[in-house]
Amino acid sequence: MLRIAVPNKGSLSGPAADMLHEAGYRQRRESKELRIVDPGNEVEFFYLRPRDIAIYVSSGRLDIGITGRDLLVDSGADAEEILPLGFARSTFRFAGKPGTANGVADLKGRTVATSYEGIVARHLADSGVDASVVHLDGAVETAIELGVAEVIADVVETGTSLRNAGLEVFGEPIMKSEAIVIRRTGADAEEAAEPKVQQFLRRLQGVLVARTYVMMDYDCRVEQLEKAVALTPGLESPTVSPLHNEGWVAVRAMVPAKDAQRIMDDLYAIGARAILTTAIHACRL
Ligand SMILES: Nc1ncnc2c1ncn2[C@@H]1O[C@H](COP(=O)(O)OP(=O)(O)OP(=O)(O)O)[C@@H](O)[C@H]1O
Ligand SMILES: O=P(O)(O)OC[C@H]1O[C@H](OP(=O)(O)OP(=O)(O)O)[C@H](O)[C@@H]1O
Ligand SMILES: [Mg+2]
Repeated sequence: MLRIAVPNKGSLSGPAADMLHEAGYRQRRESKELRIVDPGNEVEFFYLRPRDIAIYVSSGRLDIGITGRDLLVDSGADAEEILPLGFARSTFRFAGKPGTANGVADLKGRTVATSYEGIVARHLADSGVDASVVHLDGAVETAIELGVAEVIADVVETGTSLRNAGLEVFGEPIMKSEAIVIRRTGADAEEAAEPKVQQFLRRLQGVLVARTYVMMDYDCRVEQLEKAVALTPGLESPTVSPLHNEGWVAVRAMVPAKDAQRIMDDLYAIGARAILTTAIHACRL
């Protein structure tokens, strides 16, 4: 049975459960459930604090886990990223009252509050800056107003939390994060779990593709085929089938969902007709 760690709370937990459900896995019904077995897929899910997931996975007791890239780096655990999942996207940044600092070099001798002590301490050390780090569990934006620190380092998505606290980011982003699948560093590809791990990854990749691509079908004249195919190259190569009407072909290709309307306009302009797009519910590439 494949043993997988899934976030039980916070920004990662809802989207992770949605993705696993879309990939055909059974998910818990109650937020209090801490583990469930999906016997049909021979998988057991452990619902753990996002911060702890890299530690469990690096211990080898769990085969893989879903966590945030920033949480993995912060933990310093012996685990590696094997698949980015495209949700819980954020940047990790320094912030302070306007005019506090322009970059990491200005932080010498100052105090930085953060929930991500590992990332911040390493970044300061790599930058050769000697500053103090105060660990707080969350809501770090308030630390400046309350005089616990002059600077914070925190997750920023929309920037609303910073604005509400009268703070501004400064310096280069320290890192970019998103949800990721992790496994133990150097996990042996010969391990018994390997085929199941690969199957799990293919399922999640299938969900990512189904979310970002649509299927496009259209008819076009043979003389326009090369131009049309240039607009819809597909992932490998489009399917082209003859039509009963001589001189016409039907084309089928996957296209990025965000470009679908523009591609339909461009196909129409070169004479393609009966242009349809349909959602992809699941796929294996
Ligand atoms: N507002 C946000 N938008 C996008 N991603 C976020 C946001 N807040 C946190 N994250 C990301 O979610 C992951 C999990 O962070 P964390 O466990 O702190 O979740 P949380 O939503 O802050 O919940 P809590 O602090 O209540 O546990 C991290 O990788 C972080 O980058
Ligand atoms: O840029 P924004 O869109 O405002 O998002 C960023 C905020 O979201 C997270 O906080 P969360 O709500 O998880 O609270 P926490 O600080 O207690 O973790 C993060 O720590 C920031 O405070
Ligand atoms: Mg948080």
